[in-house]
Amino acid sequence: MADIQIRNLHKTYPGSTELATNDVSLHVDQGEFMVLLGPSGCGKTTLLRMVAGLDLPDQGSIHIGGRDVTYLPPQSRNLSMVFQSYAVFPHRKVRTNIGFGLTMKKLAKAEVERKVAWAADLLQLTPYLDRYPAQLSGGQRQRVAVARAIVMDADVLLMDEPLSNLDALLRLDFRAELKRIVQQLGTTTVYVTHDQVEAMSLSDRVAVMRKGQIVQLGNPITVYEEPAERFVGGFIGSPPMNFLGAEVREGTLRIGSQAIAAPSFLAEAARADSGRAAMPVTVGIRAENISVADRGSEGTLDARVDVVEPLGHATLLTVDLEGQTLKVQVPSTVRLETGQMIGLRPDPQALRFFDTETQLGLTA
Ligand SMILES: Nc1ncnc2c1ncn2[C@@H]1O[C@H](COP(=O)(O)OP(=O)(O)OP(=O)(O)O)[C@@H](O)[C@H]1O
Repeated sequence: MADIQIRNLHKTYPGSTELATNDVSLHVDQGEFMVLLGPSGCGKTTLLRMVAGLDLPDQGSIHIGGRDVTYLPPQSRNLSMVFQSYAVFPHRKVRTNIGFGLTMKKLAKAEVERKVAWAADLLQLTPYLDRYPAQLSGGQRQRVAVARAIVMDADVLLMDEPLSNLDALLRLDFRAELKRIVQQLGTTTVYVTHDQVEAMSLSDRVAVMRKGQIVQLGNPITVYEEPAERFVGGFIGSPPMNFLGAEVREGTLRIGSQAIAAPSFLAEAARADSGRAAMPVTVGIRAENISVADRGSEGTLDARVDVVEPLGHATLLTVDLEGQTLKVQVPSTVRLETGQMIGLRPDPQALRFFDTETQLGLTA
């Protein structure tokens, strides 16, 4: 086990003018499970490839366990990798596939066999050791790739979308399995995904990336509940956070022609900004933090139900609030009709605020 210290990494690919990573710094603690999360093209894979030694940065440094590995080849970094295409050797049996790296390291045959048996047991592959990859399911093949990585006893495990080739159900199963294994091993892990659910469920901390930069780093619940900027709230969560245009005026939060109480820090900020009668803000609120209440009661906003989607465990509403659309999640016992006018009560504690111009979070 070792920590990873990434400092000020810059990378531009030849022929490109855009920075694939733009001054990225990140410390991954020893034994930590760090997820790099972000939309396609944000630089996650580039960052992982530089940690792996598959790409070199233009500037910056990478230390693993205190050792400067920035320009060392992959095999000198004591790490193992699982990448998207699971790249198991088709003409070799599962046991040979799993033991491949150990055999290359010239470990004694008995030692290779012992470790292969251990990894196969951990990944529930023991019954398949004498099969060829073509005789396995997608999930089993993926497990072979993981087994091959973990037998190496590396300091660091790097994974790039390792579940991307699996169908939804297999993904769910294997996600839990992966979490169990990595917790058991305690290996420092960096895991790339664009799937926010995977990031939430697996990570100790998540680094959310956008356009080559880390825009928020924190434990997944904090990132979900306290997005540092609008982009993060809109990327994480299903449905994503709702955003409403609003104004802070005379201690209230005005949304269209309606008003609810503004939190005191915002009311004060608006008062201090005396040059303007009202301060525009973007309000963020998650679907599950809005309840349906009697129209006209304290703290409620009138809205019209546009779509009712029963999900089984809950019902998802699409509502119209004076021309602004939002999603509301209510218990499945709440019966509502399309076109019905309802009162919405956002939980005041769950309201988030963003600067309308910069899109950055506003906090007390
Ligand atoms: N070999 C390459 N040559 C030129 N540009 C590249 C190369 N690889 C990546 N890029 C560019 O660098 C940027 C970051 O790409 P990267 O693959 O790191 O993103 P990503 O977040 O991993 O995306 P995805 O989720 O789609 O894999 C993108 O703009 C991409 O087009």
